[in-house]
Amino acid sequence: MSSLCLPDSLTPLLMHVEPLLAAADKYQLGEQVSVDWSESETVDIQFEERQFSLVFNPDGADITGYKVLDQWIAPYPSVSEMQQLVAQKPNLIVSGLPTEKGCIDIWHHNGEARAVYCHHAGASEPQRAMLMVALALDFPLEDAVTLARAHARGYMESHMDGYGETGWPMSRELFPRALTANHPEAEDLGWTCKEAAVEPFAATDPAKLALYPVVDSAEWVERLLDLGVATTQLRIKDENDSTLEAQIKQVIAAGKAHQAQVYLNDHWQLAVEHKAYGVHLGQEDLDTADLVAIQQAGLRLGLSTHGYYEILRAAEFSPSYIALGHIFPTTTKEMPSKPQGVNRLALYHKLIGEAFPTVAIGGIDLSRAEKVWRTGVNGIAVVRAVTQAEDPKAALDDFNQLLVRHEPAKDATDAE
Ligand SMILES: Cc1ncc(COP(=O)(O)OP(=O)(O)O)c(N)n1
Ligand SMILES: Cc1nc(C(=O)O)sc1CCOP(=O)(O)O
Ligand SMILES: [Mg+2]
Repeated sequence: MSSLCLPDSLTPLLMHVEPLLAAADKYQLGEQVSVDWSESETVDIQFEERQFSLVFNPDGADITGYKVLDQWIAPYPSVSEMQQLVAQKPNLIVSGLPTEKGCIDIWHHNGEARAVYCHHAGASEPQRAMLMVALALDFPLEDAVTLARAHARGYMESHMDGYGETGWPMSRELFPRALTANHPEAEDLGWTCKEAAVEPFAATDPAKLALYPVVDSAEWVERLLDLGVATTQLRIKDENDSTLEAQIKQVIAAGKAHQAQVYLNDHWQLAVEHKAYGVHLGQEDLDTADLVAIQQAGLRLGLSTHGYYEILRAAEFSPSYIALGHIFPTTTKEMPSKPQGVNRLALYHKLIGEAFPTVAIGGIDLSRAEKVWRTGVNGIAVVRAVTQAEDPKAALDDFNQLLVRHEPAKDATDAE
């Protein structure tokens, strides 16, 4: 349970806040949020163990909490000026800054500025309402900003032609694009990117994804391939493992012999050198890995994501699949983010649609697999459910029985 306390001046936003909370409730996107009134001029968001505030366009005085600038008077500041400012100010959110062809939202992330960009800003009150609601539902800031823009656009569309989304934004067209080097307007906008632009990655076979065990030795990879697994990943986290390169060569050869999709986690240089089938990288790796070298070598690329913004950012690199995690609590890895749950997973899968194959990961065992599979994801990645199974072969058989796509029942009139 959390509470969202609004100052009197924001009372008109209630007509936007309440339908959004109802939609979040309907799709079970988070804990319940109660709406209250704030004594101060700030929006106060309170969870059991912490609280923070939000203030729109404060004049001068330093406040604790997020400071949102969303009212702009020409001449507008430049994008590069705002990028630098936000990089220095962790609590500053630049919202809907007008640009020549559209608008940009900028926020702070680990010492730098991140942004989403789109051509039509949408309506400002729904945008503010979604920002507050998403934060009160405990979405991370980058997802709250992204959702706010999508909702502002959906609201505007629905009011222009009577269609569109007044509820929770779902369709890809409403969402802004993450601003990366792959965006054709990044340079003209004056946005500085650390990464290089990259062409789309080679395709992976989604039909071979269904069960995707992630294991920590070449011995495990070979054992799984012998048991008929079609996609697997070697994930060795010990940088000092003296057998690393030998194991990598072993799994690449085994994968080729079995015509299987064997991904390597992290070690993209060795993957390129030894011509692996594919590489799996996390979000932080995107800042350092040479994606162009991986793409030009013809390797497939899987990317980890943990929410709306990371999905939009991953999509910009046109990877071979997008992993969505972590769905349930896991003990395999310490996670900085919260478990997403199946309902958010379903929305993420819908957002990605047919654009890229999707893989769900994190805390998935046989008892949870069916619910996850029903969201429509193309693959389910598991560590413990296979490596800690008493009988791994039986575990694979059980998963394989479950992870089958049934064709929709044919109407009798289709028969002839
Ligand atoms: C299929 C799949 N999804 C996600 C991950 C996690 O990758 P990453 O974020 O790089 O974290 P580490 O695995 O390196 O700890 C994965 N490995 N596979
Ligand atoms: C390696 C990994 N990456 C995750 C992510 O969310 O990015 S979750 C995860 C561990 C998954 O292990 P298990 O199936 O044992 O819960
Ligand atoms: Mg990794």
